[in-house]
Amino acid sequence: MTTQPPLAAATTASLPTDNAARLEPQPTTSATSASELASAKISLRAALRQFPDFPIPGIDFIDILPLFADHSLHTSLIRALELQVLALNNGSKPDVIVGLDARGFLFGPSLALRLGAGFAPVRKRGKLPGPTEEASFDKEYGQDGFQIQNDAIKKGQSVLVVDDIIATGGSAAAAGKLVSQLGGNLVGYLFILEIDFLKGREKLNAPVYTLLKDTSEGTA
Ligand SMILES: O=P(O)(O)OC[C@H]1O[C@H](OP(=O)(O)OP(=O)(O)O)[C@H](O)[C@@H]1O
Ligand SMILES: Nc1ncnc2[nH]cnc12
Ligand SMILES: [Mg+2]
Repeated sequence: MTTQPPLAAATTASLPTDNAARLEPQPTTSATSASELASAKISLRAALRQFPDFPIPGIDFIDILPLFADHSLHTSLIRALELQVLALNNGSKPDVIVGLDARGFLFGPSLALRLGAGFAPVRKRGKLPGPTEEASFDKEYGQDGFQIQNDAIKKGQSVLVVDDIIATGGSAAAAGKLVSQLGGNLVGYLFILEIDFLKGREKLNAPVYTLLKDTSEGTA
């Protein structure tokens, strides 16, 4: 993991003074959104933890769970993801967010609610009832299999795949394949963190967006 950049002063927007205004979504200019996003990224990065040799020797495991333990960080995370999506495709929103079992379930539904999108889970093999599509894949520390229910996505719906981390890209590529098998229009992938040296994005055939990058070289 790279050295953390120094903390920047958080941006403060002036607060609305009446209750009605407080309940409405507050309009933001792209400049204030960019500044809010940059500020959130600094706090989010600072909260990540690293555990060497987990779950197997040689893997530097990056733990994203502190982002959910603290209410303020959790709020910043969901807002940063929302801002990242709104910055794509001139603000057009996907019809469906597809989240990957298990850590993609921690924030995929919250993001879908914010965006007014549906949420569909891609689950590890053997967890979903009814007709499903299946794909096997290799990931940084093993092999696995994903499934999606056949009616989770309607033909032509725009789909954004979200997950916590992209390492080798095996998990995300398998999920993208399932979306395409159902006739979904895969508009991109969104991750909290990309482990750069593993070059996972090269396996993906739609635009890749990440809030944070781990640019350390790794030991493998
Ligand atoms: O890019 P890759 O090499 O495929 O690795 C990334 C995937 O590995 C982890 O999931 P994992 O299945 O290990 O655990 P989880 O069930 O806790 O999400 C992580 O949450 C990503 O989904
Ligand atoms: N190094 C890593 N840390 C956390 N989750 C991962 N998933 C795949 N590689 C990972
Ligand atoms: Mg996962």
